[in-house]
Amino acid sequence: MAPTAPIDIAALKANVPIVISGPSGAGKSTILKRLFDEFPDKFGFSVSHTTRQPRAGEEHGREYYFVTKEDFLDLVDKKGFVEHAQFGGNHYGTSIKTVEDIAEKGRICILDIEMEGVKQVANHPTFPRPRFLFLSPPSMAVLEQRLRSRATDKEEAILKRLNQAKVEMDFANSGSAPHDKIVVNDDLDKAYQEVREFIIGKEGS
Ligand SMILES: Nc1ncnc2c1ncn2[C@@H]1O[C@H](COP(=O)(O)OP(=O)(O)OP(=O)(O)O)[C@@H](O)[C@H]1O
Repeated sequence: MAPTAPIDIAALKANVPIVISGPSGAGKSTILKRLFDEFPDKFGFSVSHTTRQPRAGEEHGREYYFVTKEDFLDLVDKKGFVEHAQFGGNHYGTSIKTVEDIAEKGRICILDIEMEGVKQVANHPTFPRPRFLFLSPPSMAVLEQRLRSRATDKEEAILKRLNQAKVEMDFANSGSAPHDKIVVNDDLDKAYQEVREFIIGKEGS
């Protein structure tokens, strides 16, 4: 059994990370971009590890840490991930170290992760509990409309995202989800203010 990596609990308690989740198209990237633009020095976005090959223009340590399957599984063995999963034959995960490094710099780490990852973080045996925020679309109909007008996906991908959205929404409303706050992204300015207040309090306003 590989030794477990130590965790800097003090840093993670001084700067409690934020886990943001919500269906694809709920507006997470839009709201986070605004937040990072408004507070350029306050946050850090956790860079994930992956075993997939880098695409053109992607940089190690920027989009992802590109690692071998062997190194990835070694880190799994050392309990070095807050959450990890396999999609389309590749492994993806958020390492404890990336989250910790951000907290040690005095910044709040933001983790944008999907439902299964949220469950893993919430049930992690050693990682201190972060704060959980769920961003919800006003309705499935509005979500569908936004995914369509974003025009980044083919029909099949949109239908897949909508099916998964239903699962995520059911989980968020089930009572067994760890979310500390649910923000409904109807009016963008209003949703942004709610997210901002959840994350940094009333400071700066
Ligand atoms: N309140 C809003 N009103 C209208 N349109 C919105 C609102 N919030 C976001 N949008 C639009 O909805 C689309 C989806 O938003 P965005 O890409 O931020 O979602 P996401 O949750 O980050 O999705 P993914 O998980 O797929 O990255 C975008 O085209 C965005 O401009």
